[in-house]
Formats: sequence, structure tokens, C-alpha cells
Amino acid sequence: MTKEQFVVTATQMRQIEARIFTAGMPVAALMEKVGGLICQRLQAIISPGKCVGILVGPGHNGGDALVVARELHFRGYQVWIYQPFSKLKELTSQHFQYTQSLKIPCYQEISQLPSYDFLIDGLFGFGLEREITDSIAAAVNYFNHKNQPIISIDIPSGLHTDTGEVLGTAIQATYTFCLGLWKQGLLQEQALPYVGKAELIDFDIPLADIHAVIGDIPKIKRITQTTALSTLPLPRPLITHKYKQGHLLLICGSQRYAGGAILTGLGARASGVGMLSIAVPESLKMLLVSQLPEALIIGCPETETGAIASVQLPENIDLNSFTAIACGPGLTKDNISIVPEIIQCECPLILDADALNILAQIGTIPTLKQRKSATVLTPHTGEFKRLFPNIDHTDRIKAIQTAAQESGAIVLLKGARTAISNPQGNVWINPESTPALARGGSGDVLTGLLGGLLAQIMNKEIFIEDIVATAAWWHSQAGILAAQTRTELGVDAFTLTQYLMPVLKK
Ligand SMILES: NC(=O)C1=CN([C@@H]2O[C@H](COP(=O)(O)OP(=O)(O)OC[C@H]3O[C@@H](n4cnc5c(N)ncnc54)[C@H](O)[C@@H]3O)[C@@H](O)[C@H]2O)[C@@H](O)CC1
Ligand SMILES: Nc1ncnc2c1ncn2[C@@H]1O[C@H](COP(=O)(O)OP(=O)(O)O)[C@@H](O)[C@H]1O
Ligand SMILES: [K+]
Repeated sequence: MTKEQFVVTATQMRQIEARIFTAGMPVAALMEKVGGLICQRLQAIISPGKCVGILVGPGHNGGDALVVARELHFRGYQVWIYQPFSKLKELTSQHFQYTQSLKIPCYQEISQLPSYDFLIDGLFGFGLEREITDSIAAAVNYFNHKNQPIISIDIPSGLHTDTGEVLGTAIQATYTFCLGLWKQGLLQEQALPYVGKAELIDFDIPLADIHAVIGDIPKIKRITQTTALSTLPLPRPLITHKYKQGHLLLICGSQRYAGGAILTGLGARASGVGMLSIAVPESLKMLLVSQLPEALIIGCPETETGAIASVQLPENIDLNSFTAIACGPGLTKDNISIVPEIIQCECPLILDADALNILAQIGTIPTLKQRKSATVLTPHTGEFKRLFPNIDHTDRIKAIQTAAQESGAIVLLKGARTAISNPQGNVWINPESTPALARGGSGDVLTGLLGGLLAQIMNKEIFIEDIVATAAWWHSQAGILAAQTRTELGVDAFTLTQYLMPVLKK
């Protein structure tokens, strides 16, 4: 595993640090090392001579900031310090004393502060233990309103290290330099408006110390390019045929939502799946054929309202002829009998969109546990609430762990920071995405893509959860690439499908 994959809580980080210190690394030496690494990165961002304000807190986050202040001072930056606390931890206090002997200006009142080009936030790190209040809260709000770039050390001050919750108020950072290992809070959706562009400053924590604290197989992992590309593109043997490369069945679409079926199909196309069958209402058949000529389009009997009335497969095949099934986009809830029928299949099954709404309505979540093969549920927050009304979803990570355990399914909760849990509570978080994806139909593309990947992994030594994580990563990266070329407003769901392949070629 690479350092980029690990995710830790404040308690775990403290335990890991304690091991390093017990092993003999002096605390002051580590602070010096971390400060030096931060400075290197700052010099790449801030041009020489600029004025940099340094916010110093009472703990070691403040200590890190003081090392940075001293180094930037010697590198020719105009540095000032804001340090409003009466009591500092000992090491922090020593660094503070030295910056004073260097005559680096220091202020305790925001009214006295000079102007600045950049701000370094070293108020609080993972030691924040209660709400920020009074004059410190006022200062944080003052800096946020200045609209000058802020670089937070470790975590934006005011964010809860584990939940990403705002404790009173919090710094809205432009960049966050997370120290050593990714803190869980930085990957929580509610932290996003505060974190800015986040990067890891690796200060060489021995892997043995990490594993000693978080276990051999970490519970929570960040999805990275390296992990995703370790499964992509899926290997294809020289001697093979289409049915050996997966056969995906999509069950989707209605007269009302015909486009959903097309988008799901185009997502599946990009996965490289060997055979694609798409069950749609009979009246949509020619439309689908014209958009996806390579797919086998199965026209199904339809309800009066134009939804699939029953999945009528061609002779000689049944639901167990497929290597994966994805059901839901654009179905409508007009025929609720479709979901209990599909759940009987013995291959991996993805339920999305209206299939989830039907599931919520008929209350079949407990029956999922009886399925012989994996089930993947891909709700957005609204669908999640309907499916699991009793689960508190404010901590999304805990929520999906509970949902996955209750349902026996793999739960992928969509959003700005899509997170995935398996029934054992192992979690994967997609750390990078773009709001360009907040657009009708982009979820349909994910369902098709994921279905196509799932269909292809039989007989390969790839875990289903890993391929679900890979699909989430690939989908987001396509959105990011499309937004880079076409702006955030240019990423409609069809366009998104056209950027899936280029992600892999890049
Ligand atoms: N030990 C080291 O040399 C290293 C230090 N690091 C830095 O150390 C930080 C953790 O240091 P600490 O454990 O000292 O914790 P912090 O620096 O995050 O702050 C804790 C201090 O703030 C006070 N405090 C907490 N909440 C407060 C509130 N709401 N209002 C006012 N005061 C409050 C506490 O009483 C304590 O004095 C990390 O985030 C990181 O920046 C490490 O990352 C690298 C190694
Ligand atoms: N703010 C955001 N930032 C990043 N990704 C987002 C954001 N909002 C939505 N997405 C992604 O866009 C997709 C939307 O899916 P969904 O809500 O099912 O839409 P639809 O049903 O219209 O296809 C999901 O993959 C989700 O993770
Ligand atoms: K900070």
C-alpha cells in the first residue's frame, strides 16, 4: 500500500506519532523536518518577497507554523505572526521565543494586523478538542472574509479531524497540506468547502508503525490513481471470445425516461464488456438500436404508462445467463414487481435509481442478504434516506457501514465524495471529483460503467469492492478531464461518456 491510501482518525495519528517518539525520534526533530517540508512546498507556491501572515495556535500545529515563519523569514519573505494565546505548549513556546529574538513582528489583535499576500494557518491541527469561540472565532471569520489565499497546516483550523464537522467556525483554506497521513475529516463531504486543494506532505512514517495502529488491512482507504489503474484496463487474454469477456444485462428506461437507458448503455460500452444486452420497453427498441448498434436490445412488454411490465428474455436465456445485471436507471416506479423478480438472479447485481426507490417502497432490503451473489446499491443521498430511513447520515462513512451491514450489500453512496462500504465495514473513499458531475444522467453513466466492469471480472482475481471503487474513480476522473477541456458547465452526461476512454489513455 502507498501512503496516499491510508486514512486515519486523530486518535490513530496520535498513536502512530507516539510509537515514533517512543522509538527515539525527538519531537523537536520531527517538527523541524515537517516544517522544512512545508516550506519547500510553500516556496513553489509563494513567490519570493511576498508578505506572509502566520497564524499560530497553542499546540504543535502552532509549532509547525513557527518553524515555517522562521524559515520563510530567512528565505527573504516579509513575515508576521498572529499569536493570540497566553499559554503555549513548551516546544511551541521555544520556537515562539526564537522568532521574537529574530524580531519577526507579532500581533495579538486582528485590528493591528498589516496587509498580506498569503496566510499560513497553524492555529489548530488534530488536537482541536472543542468549539472555537470568542476572539479566536472572530479572527477566523475575519481571515475568511479577506479573500486572500490561506494555506492550512495539517487540517483547516476548526474542522473536526474525524468527521470534518465545523466546530464553531473554521478556516476556509485555499490549500491544505495534510501531514504524514490523510485525516479522515478531510475526506468527508461536509469538509469540502473548507479544504481547498489538499495534498499530503509525506514525512516518512514507517509502514510498520502505521500497520501496528490501523491493522494489516486498513478499514478505511482512499481510492488513488495507482489503486484504480492496478485493475484498469482489465486484462484481456489473446485467445478469448465475446462471452468470455462478460455479458452484462441492463434493465432500464421507460417512455418517460428513454435517455437514461441510452446513457447507461454508453457507460457500459466504455467498460469494454464483451456482450451487452439491454432490456427496455418494446417501444424504445429502435431508438436504443440506433444509439448502441453493438448491443442486443431486448424489447419488453410494457405497462400502459410505458414502463417495463416484465423482463421477457429471448428463448434459451434467463437471468442466470449473465455475468452481471444492472437495474434501475429510468425505470419509473410504475411496475414494482420487477425488483423482487430481478433480485432472484444469481449473478452480481447493481440496483440504482428507481430500482432503489422500489426497494425502499416494498421494503425488501432484508431479503438482499439471501442473495447468492454480490449486490451493489448505488444511492445518492436522497435515495439513501429513503432506503435506510433509520440510519443517521450526517457521518456518511458510519452511515454506509451500517447500511452495508444491514443489507449485506456493497453500498456506494454518491456525492461530491463518493464513499463505498462492504458489509464487513471496509470503506473506500473517492477523494477527487468535480461538481461538473452534479447533472442529470451522470449517475446513469456510472451504473453502466460499473455494470460492465463487474461483468468482466469473473475468473479474475479482482475483488468486487475494488472494481466498484475503480468505477467511482474512473467516472470522476472522466468528469475532471471533461471539465478541464470544456469548463464545469460543459460536462453533460453524454459528453461524460466520451471522456471515459481518454482517462485511460492519459
Ligand atoms: N509532534 C510533532 O512534532 C508533530 C506535530 N505535528 C503537528 O501537531 C499537530 C497536533 O498538535 P497538538 O496535539 O499540539 O494539537 P494542536 O496544535 O492541534 O492544538 C492543541 C492545542 O490547542 C488547544 N485547543 C484545542 N481546542 C481549542 C479551542 N477550541 N480553543 C482554544 N484552544 C484549543 C489545546 O488545549 C492544545 O493546547 C498536528 O496537527 C500537526 O500540525 C505533526 O503533524 C507532525 C509531527
Ligand atoms: N458536487 C459534486 N461533486 C462531484 N461529483 C458529484 C457532485 N454531485 C454529484 N456528483 C456525482 O454525479 C453523479 C450523479 O448521480 P445521480 O445523483 O444518480 O444522478 P442521475 O440520477 O441524474 O444520473 C454521481 O456519480 C455523483 O457522485
Ligand atoms: K491548521
